[in-house]
Amino acid sequence: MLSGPSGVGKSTVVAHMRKAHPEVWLSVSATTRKPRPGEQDGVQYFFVDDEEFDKLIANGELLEWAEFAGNRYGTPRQAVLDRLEAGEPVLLEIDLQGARQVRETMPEAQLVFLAPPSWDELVRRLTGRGTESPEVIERRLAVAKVELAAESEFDVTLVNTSVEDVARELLALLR
Ligand SMILES: Nc1ncnc2c1ncn2[C@@H]1O[C@H](COP(=O)(O)OP(=O)(O)OP(=O)(O)O)[C@@H](O)[C@H]1O
Ligand SMILES: Nc1nc2c(ncn2[C@@H]2O[C@H](COP(=O)(O)O)[C@@H](O)[C@H]2O)c(=O)[nH]1
Repeated sequence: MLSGPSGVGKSTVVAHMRKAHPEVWLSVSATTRKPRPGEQDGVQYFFVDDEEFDKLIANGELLEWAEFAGNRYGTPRQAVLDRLEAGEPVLLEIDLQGARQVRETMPEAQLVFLAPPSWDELVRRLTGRGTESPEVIERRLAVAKVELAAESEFDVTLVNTSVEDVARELLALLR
């Protein structure tokens, strides 16, 4: 399970790793967030409205879910269980609240925290991505402070200085 503050580079590292190792399975979450330019339904996320998300919760279809900076995100349960049953490694990219829930329900899961080289670099990356308004960036940075303070709850910390290095380290942890 990979967590870390918004903008630290989780998706970038995972995409880099999966480009070289497409066999690594990544759970596709459901979210009420609107797609960013270039994001496709069923690829980065299953984009759903509030009503659909309510149904996923009510039907017990989510392994975990959380509200993050104004939107809801959740991990579809069945796809994860299918992979685990087949003995395949499972990679979740989720926030701190979700990681805490999975730790409770699946204590054997390995929790990896992706940390930025510095606070200023995190701000630079989140701002430089150019996908969020200044208000949303402020909101995400406020959450980032809470997430950074929880680093000790994780089994391993990787510092995202080099995408290549972290992708290699993450792959080694999955294997
Ligand atoms: N090691 C790195 N050095 C410099 N820039 C990086 C590095 N890793 C990622 N980035 C850049 O930082 C920005 C944020 O990366 P990314 O979207 O992968 O973050 P994230 O952790 O998945 O964020 P979120 O939780 O908001 O989805 C992107 O513009 C990406 O290109
Ligand atoms: N608890 C969960 N958190 C999730 C899930 N999918 C993604 N996320 C986390 O949400 C934030 C914001 O993501 P963004 O794509 O809007 O930038 C980030 O920390 C993700 O890791 C999930 O299924 N459950």
